[in-house]
Order: sequence, then structure tokens, then C-alpha cells
Amino acid sequence: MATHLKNLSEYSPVNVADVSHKRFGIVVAEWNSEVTEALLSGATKTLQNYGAKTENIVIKRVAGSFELPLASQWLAQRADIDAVIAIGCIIQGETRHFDFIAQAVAEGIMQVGLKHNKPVIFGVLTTNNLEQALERAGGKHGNKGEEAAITAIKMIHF
Ligand SMILES: Nc1c(NC[C@H](O)[C@H](O)[C@H](O)CO)[nH]c(=O)[nH]c1=O
Ligand SMILES: CC(=O)[C@@H](O)COP(=O)(O)O
Repeated sequence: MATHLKNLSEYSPVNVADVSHKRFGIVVAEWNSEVTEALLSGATKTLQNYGAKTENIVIKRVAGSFELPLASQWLAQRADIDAVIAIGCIIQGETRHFDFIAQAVAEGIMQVGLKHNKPVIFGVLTTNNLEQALERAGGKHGNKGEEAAITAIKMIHF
């Protein structure tokens, strides 16, 4: 369902388990930090709402989204991390660079989860412009960071 038809942050809290004894890794791209920091805030607050302790949320920052797969792998390989959330914001520019970055990042993050048999959540916005990104980072379309956190919790309790 297209995002504009559904608020990404609408979910039933009934089916979201407690994560007070779970540890999370979050990798955040610094490109478009106005957006990625809002996504990070949404993700961390949501994890804490379901019991995650602040000391059990490991946050690491990287330059851009292209670095997210490797950084996600560095966290996913840790025995003391139960799930990883990769946060980024890729915005279309004047060239085809967006296409290559977005495809590589999506594929790379997926492969990390499969390789390490551990939830590695794709919390990366891929938008046409900054307005669309802000709408999905706490605006009218919710916060994709919250969605990523809920997804991580549900996958841990698969
Ligand atoms: N244009 C965006 C980038 N570009 C940077 C790359 O992600 C990468 O850091 C660089 O190619 C060096 O490896 N990154 C984003 O996260 N968002 C963009 O819109
Ligand atoms: C996703 C990108 O790398 C892109 O924002 C860079 O912009 P441009 O295509 O104008 O170089």
C-alpha cells in the first residue's frame, strides 16, 4: 500500500512484545541528518516504550547510507546484539547516483540479515525530495523510524 494511503506509524500495540532484556544496534547515516536524526528519535523512543533500556541500545553513526550495510554487519556479528536497525535518507538528486546508492543499500542490508541470521531492519527513506522525507520522519505520514523499531521487536519475537 502506498505510504500516502497509510500512516506508517499506525500499528496495533497489542501484538508488540516486551523487549526489556533485548539489545539493539542502530546505525545512522549522517547524510540528510535533519531527517535521519528524527528517524533515530522515533526508533529509540519506540524501543524504550516497549521496555528497551537506554544502555541496551547501541547507536553508531556513519557518513552516508552506502556505509550502512558494512556498519550493520559490524553490529550484527556481535553476540550481544539481538537486532540491528539501519537508518538513512536517500534523496534523488540531478543524476542517477540515487539509483545506484538505493539499490546497493537495500540489497546490502538484506544480505547482512540473511548472512547473520538476525533481524537487520531497513529504516532507509528513498524519496524524491526533502519534503517527502520530512513527511515520513515525524510528519503527516508518520515516522519510519518508529516503524523500523516495531519491525525489529516483532522479528525478535518471530
Ligand atoms: N546522496 C546521498 C548519499 N550519498 C553518500 C553515500 O551514501 C556515500 O556516503 C558516499 O557515496 C561515499 O561512500 N547518502 C545518503 O545517505 N543520502 C543521500 O541522499
Ligand atoms: C542520492 C545521491 O547521491 C544524490 O542525492 C546526489 O545528488 P546528485 O545526483 O545531484 O549528485
